[in-house]
Amino acid sequence: MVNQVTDQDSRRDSGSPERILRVGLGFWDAKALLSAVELDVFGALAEGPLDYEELRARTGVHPRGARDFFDTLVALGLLDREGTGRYANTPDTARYLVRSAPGYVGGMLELAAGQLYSSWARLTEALRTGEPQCEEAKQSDFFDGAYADDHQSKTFSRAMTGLSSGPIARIAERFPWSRYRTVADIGCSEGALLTGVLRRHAQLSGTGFDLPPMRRHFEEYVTAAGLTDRLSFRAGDFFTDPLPTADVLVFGHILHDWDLPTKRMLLEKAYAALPEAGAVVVFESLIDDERRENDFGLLMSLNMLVETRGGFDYTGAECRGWLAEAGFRESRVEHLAGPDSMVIGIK
Ligand SMILES: C[S@@+](CC[C@H](N)C(=O)[O-])C[C@H]1O[C@@H](n2cnc3c(N)ncnc32)[C@H](O)[C@@H]1O
Repeated sequence: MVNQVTDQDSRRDSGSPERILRVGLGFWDAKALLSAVELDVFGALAEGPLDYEELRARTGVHPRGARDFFDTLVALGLLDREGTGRYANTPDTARYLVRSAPGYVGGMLELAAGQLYSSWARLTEALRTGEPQCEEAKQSDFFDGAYADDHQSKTFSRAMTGLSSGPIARIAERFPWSRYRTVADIGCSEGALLTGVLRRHAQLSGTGFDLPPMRRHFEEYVTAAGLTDRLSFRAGDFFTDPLPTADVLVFGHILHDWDLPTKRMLLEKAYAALPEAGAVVVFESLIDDERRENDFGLLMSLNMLVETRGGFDYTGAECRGWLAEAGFRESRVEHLAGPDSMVIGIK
């Protein structure tokens, strides 16, 4: 705790304007990376290093900005440049930002480049009005808009897989799965959580519950993972349908999309769907109880402000309170990875 206080003091009072300017112009770094994802710079380098002209030709970047753009990525630690002047992926960008790589997390950055960046440009307006700034949420339910066509729903589901891959590995490892036989993931997207958990725990079978447009993406993903015999998809709407029954129900990045009455309604439905001693697992970038450390969780909540009509992120203590109100007899919070934590509730 002492170190955190010291860290915060030095962040506030460094004696130089450097940090203030770095945060204020942070969108420069972000946009350089998002454009690199849009132009598939990392994919162009997937087969090996390229010289400047080859990389420029592959990515279609105009000569006026090309050298500065590629060298900015070098300076940001997102590309390497060899002594010969050829550009190459770093080990991290080769692993996480090449679309064909199994560890690809760029789906979230594709979503950021195509949608979040422009919503965030109107954050001030959202703060003044409380209104979302993304077209989808303005017109109707966010997910109706986000799933208007197959390409958009695929981009969104890949984004979710990218965002959730770290916490999923920890949930598969740390939750006491050996006590249970069935699991249902509510708002499962393409099925990254279920495949991650079932790969490690052979006694489990699972159901992915999501809106109908997700069926195709789920079935493709689960087939590629070789788990079709233990995993199935149930199309449904958690506002109007009961939740599937299972020993464990998971809500990953679901509750933060919605307002408080909906959060409570979903936990009540989960309680009704679980057997006695069944468990609910809620995971998100939970805000720390003091609301001063998890900047990612707090920024995620602002992301919900610009992207949804009533969504907001919350602390572990708040979630435990809602679980108790829904009837869960015990609950606990466990940190997962980076900004993510899970809340476990037992019926
Ligand atoms: C933010 S994503 C989270 C995906 C995944 N659980 C994860 O953590 O990566 C929210 C998911 O909820 C699903 N969803 C939204 N509204 C829904 C509804 N009314 N009924 C069922 N699923 C819904 C979306 O399709 C999407 O897959």
